Parts: sequence; C-alpha cells; structure tokens
Amino acid sequence: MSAIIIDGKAFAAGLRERLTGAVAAFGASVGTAPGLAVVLVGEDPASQVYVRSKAKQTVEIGMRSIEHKLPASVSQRDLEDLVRRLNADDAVDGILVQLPLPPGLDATPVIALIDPFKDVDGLTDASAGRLASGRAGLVPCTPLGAMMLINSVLPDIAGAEAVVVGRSNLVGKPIAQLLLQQNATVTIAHSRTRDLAAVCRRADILVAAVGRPEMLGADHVKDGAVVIDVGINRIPAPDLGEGKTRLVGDVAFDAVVGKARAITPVPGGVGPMTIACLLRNTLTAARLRRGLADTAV
Ligand SMILES: NC(=O)C1=CN([C@@H]2O[C@H](COP(=O)(O)OP(=O)(O)OC[C@H]3O[C@@H](n4cnc5c(N)ncnc54)[C@H](OP(=O)(O)O)[C@@H]3O)[C@@H](O)[C@H]2O)C=CC1
Ligand SMILES: Nc1nc(=O)c2c([nH]1)NC[C@@H]1CN(c3ccc(C(=O)N[C@@H](CCC(=O)O)C(=O)O)cc3)C=[N+]21
Ligand SMILES: [Mg+2]
Repeated sequence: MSAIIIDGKAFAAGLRERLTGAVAAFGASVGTAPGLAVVLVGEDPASQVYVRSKAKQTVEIGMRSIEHKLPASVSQRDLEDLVRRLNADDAVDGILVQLPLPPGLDATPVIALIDPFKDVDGLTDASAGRLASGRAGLVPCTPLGAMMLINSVLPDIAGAEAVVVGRSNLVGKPIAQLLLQQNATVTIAHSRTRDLAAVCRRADILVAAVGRPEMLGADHVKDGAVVIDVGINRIPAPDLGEGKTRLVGDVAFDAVVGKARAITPVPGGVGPMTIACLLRNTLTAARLRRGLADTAV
C-alpha cells in the first residue's frame, strides 16, 4: 500500500487564496483590512524566520502587519505595557507574542493580558475554556491546521480511535479537544505513558506533538493509520556538509510511510498550515470584534 502524502504546503496555499477573497470582501464592507500585531522579543534566529514569514504572508493576502521588535533586555513591565496598548488599539485585530520568550521573562502573565477577542494564538484561558466547553472562539493555529489536514483525508472521524502524543497547552491538549469535538475516541499520551508503542498502535489517527526527532517508528503505527506529524526538529546533517542541519518531524517518515494510509511530511506538512490558520484567525477576530459571524473559509 502506498500512503497519501498530505501536502500541507499546497493546502495552506489554497487556504490563503480563499482568505485573500474574504479579506477583500471584509475591507469593502468595513472600510479597513484586518491587522495582525506580532511581538518578537530578542534575537532568536528561528523566531526571526517565523516572524518574517508571518509578516510577508499577512501582507500578501491583503491584511495589515504590525511588527514590534523588542530587545531581550526589555522589562516584564514594558512588555506587558505593549500588550495593553495593542489591546486598546482599534487598528489591531490580532495579537501574537512569539514564544518562547528569552530567559528572565514570564510568558504566562503576558498571555493572560491579551484581549480574548484578539487572541489569534488561542492561548488565553478564555480561549482554552471556550474550546474545552465546545463554544465558539479562537482556536490555536497548529491544532486548527492539523485538523484541516486530518479532515482532508477523513471528513468523518466519528468513532475513530485517535491518539495524541504530547499534552502541551499550545498543541497536544487543543488537538485532543478538536478530535473529541468531532466524536473521535481520544487518548492523550505523554512522557509518563506506559508502553507508548502499544497505545499508539490502537490509533486510526495518530498525532505526534512531542519535540523528539523521529521518535515514533513503524512499531507505533497500525496498518492504514492516518499519521499527523506536528514535530519540527532541527538536527545536524553532516551528509549535507559541515555544520549543515535539516528539519525532521517526531515521526520516522521513511519507516512509517509504507504502513500509513496517509502521512504529513516535515517540512511541508503541518508547519505551513500554522501560519495560514493564524491569518484565518486574524480575519475571524476582526469579524467577531465587530459582531460579524466567523468566516466560512
Ligand atoms: N508545526 C507547527 O507549526 C508547530 C510545531 N511545534 C512542534 O511540535 C512539537 C511539540 O511542541 P510543544 O507541544 O510545544 O512541546 P512541549 O515540549 O511543550 O510538549 C511536549 C510533549 O511531549 C511529551 N513527551 C516528551 N517526551 C516524551 C516521550 N519520550 N514519550 C511520550 N511523550 C513525551 C511531553 O510529556 P510531559 O507533558 O509528560 O512532559 C509533553 O507533553 C515540537 O517539535 C515543536 O517544535 C510546535 C508548535 C507549532
Ligand atoms: N506564539 C506563538 N505561536 C506559534 O504558533 C508559534 C510560536 N509562538 N513559536 C514557535 C512555534 C513554531 N511555529 C511554526 C510555524 C510555522 C512553521 C513552518 O512554516 N514550518 C515549515 C518549515 C519552515 C522552515 O523551513 O524552517 C514547514 O514545516 O514546512 C513551523 C513552526 C509556530 N509557533
Ligand atoms: Mg510540517
């Protein structure tokens, strides 16, 4: 059996294309384009790359990008003051504080300050609570993107066995909530799970969100499973030359591709969906704040 390789990059491009039309329609009726504010603290190179890519895609689909770059030496108080100003700024529809913050800064109180109506990362307690109680709200981007890819091969997952490896507030827990909302039977595995391979082998849908390069292999995958690899791990690649690196997921792709019914690659799987869903959430936030219904794209 040869697996479907789920093309997240193409799916994300299609989503951005549909968003472009919806953003233009929003601008025509409201008189201004949705605005996304991204706060980057410090000089972490990976974070700089993500933030640049977010800003570029924001502008490409016709939205406004507002970038705030602060030095790693910024005080907790000044960072929190910036979030307060962005909350109060009518030109800002979405606020994203790039994580992780540099050592010495505490992300929890910063996120807690974000106006839930502008919480395009879906990270506030209000957003998490709404998701857990099945009420409409802003859903974290990576989980939203992962679900879109699952539904692209499995439109109806009612009754399916889903196993999510990882229980972070950013990824694992909200993916589990979304799977449950669609009536899957959901197991959440983590570092204290006994016999992880046996648990994973039950899965019709296996989601890896661990942060350990290629940790899940053929032993963890049932024949015909749909495998969603959220992991983004940069590892040394001496075969490409001295000091070179490559991106790999949490799944050993080559070992699993022969067993799975469908699988997301890394790169080109869930990653591109994360940014596309951030843009979607920004449009949603701009609409919700004005009492308009969520967009259908
Ligand atoms: N594609 C994208 O857009 C995004 C990708 N990512 C990637 O997803 C991955 C996960 O990110 P995130 O959730 O933030 O990571 P965290 O480090 O916050 O969480 C990792 C989870 O994996 C669990 N875990 C760690 N080791 C094991 C193990 N040996 N066996 C079973 N479970 C284990 C941990 O368990 P415990 O709770 O018990 O410690 C924890 O719940 C990373 O590779 C990250 O880079 C993240 C965000 C966006
Ligand atoms: N507040 C906050 N929200 C986030 O959503 C958030 C964050 N902080 N901090 C970091 C993580 C990570 N993350 C990714 C986004 C896009 C790709 C992505 O586009 N990846 C490409 C490859 C990119 C490359 O080549 O480096 C791919 O998988 O194909 C990956 C990872 C968002 N995160
Ligand atoms: Mg990916």
